Amino acid sequence: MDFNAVLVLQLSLVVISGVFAGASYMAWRLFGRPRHALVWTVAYLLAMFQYFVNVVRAWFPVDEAYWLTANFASYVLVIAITWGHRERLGLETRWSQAFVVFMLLAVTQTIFTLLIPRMDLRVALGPAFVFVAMAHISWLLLRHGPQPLLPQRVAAGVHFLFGLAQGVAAAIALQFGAAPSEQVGALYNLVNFAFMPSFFVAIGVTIIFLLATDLATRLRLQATTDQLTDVANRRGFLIAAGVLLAGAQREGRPLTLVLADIDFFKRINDRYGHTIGDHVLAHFAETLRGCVRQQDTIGRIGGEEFAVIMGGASAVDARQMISRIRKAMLEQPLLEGQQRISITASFGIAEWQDDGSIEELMTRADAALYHAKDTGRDGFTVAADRNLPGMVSQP
Ligand SMILES: Nc1nc2c(ncn2[C@@H]2O[C@H](COP(=O)(O)OP(=O)(O)OP(=O)(O)O)[C@@H](O)[C@H]2O)c(=O)[nH]1
Repeated sequence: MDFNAVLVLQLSLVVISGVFAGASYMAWRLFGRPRHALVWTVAYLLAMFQYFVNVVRAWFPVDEAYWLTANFASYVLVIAITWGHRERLGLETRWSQAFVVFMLLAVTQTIFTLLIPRMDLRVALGPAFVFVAMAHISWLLLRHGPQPLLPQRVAAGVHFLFGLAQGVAAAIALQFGAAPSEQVGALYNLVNFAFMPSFFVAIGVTIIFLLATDLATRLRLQATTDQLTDVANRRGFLIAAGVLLAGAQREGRPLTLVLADIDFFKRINDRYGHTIGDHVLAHFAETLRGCVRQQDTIGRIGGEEFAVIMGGASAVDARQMISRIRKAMLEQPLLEGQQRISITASFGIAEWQDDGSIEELMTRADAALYHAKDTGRDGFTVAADRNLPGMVSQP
């Protein structure tokens, strides 16, 4: 590769870095300002700077000045990329840690460039650090996060391959000695120029893809969550219930639906106002959350109507859960200033039966709930077997 080809490559990397800086910045502006998007914007601006320094190498009065500037910029860039990943995964990173890593690299690089000039070590240090940083990022992407989503796994693979290519480049650089032979130099250039630009682009794409996937996940969660109580909304609840029903059908396990409706909620609104009414709903959801098992799903399926779907649980388990809820409602009423706002609720239980749909389960639980309301509230009713006459059986 002659000088001009290298120059053109470096120039195109300046432009590519600019594109990724712009894309990360737009993701920051448009996707709810996640901090890691801003960190990645800074990282790609640094990448622009680093590749620009490569383009104007001839402008430096001494080559050592170019070498140190380009390397220092690349260390900060790699630290920023790593920082962005850690931030995205909710892992704490301290400025002091990043600073110590940078200083160690900068001092080592300065020693092997100026004080004890060693061609092999000064060239190998940068790629070796990239290898370690990329392996760290891949490991983080596979180990952390809400769930190892496909884009996260792909990003882990791309970062690892980039790191691997850099690790090979570092190993080749270590064979340089005082000055690389023509063969070793050519091999180094091949690894560096064949893999580095393509993987650099691939990493940028996966980063933008991670930002977009995070947004999609957040929007999906928002679309299925009730803002007031933070439990699933009707839509989210029906999706979760459908998944549990499919599991129950597959494995022949029981499945039970409980509907819960706060008694005389209109009076709460009329007496204390709509805002306190909202607090009561949120408090009731919190009470439910404290009484269900981890695998159960709670949903707010109407104004003051909630539902709990319990996979692997029978009507007997549901009754026990309802006793826990009623006990908690009694013992932990909502406190609004000096006021204790006590509420009661009525419950309808329906156990899933072979071939029944979610709609049918809802209808049976609803009938049981209305029976509980009709017979005095503050209690529960179990829906009758669907093959028996009558809608409900007494508790
Ligand atoms: N504060 C508040 N009130 C709501 C919300 N959604 C529905 N409501 C109110 O909930 C009340 C429900 O009243 P009703 O359906 O008559 O039921 P109820 O008063 O609980 O009586 P029973 O269910 O028969 O015990 C209505 O006054 C609605 O305005 C909400 O998001 N916030």
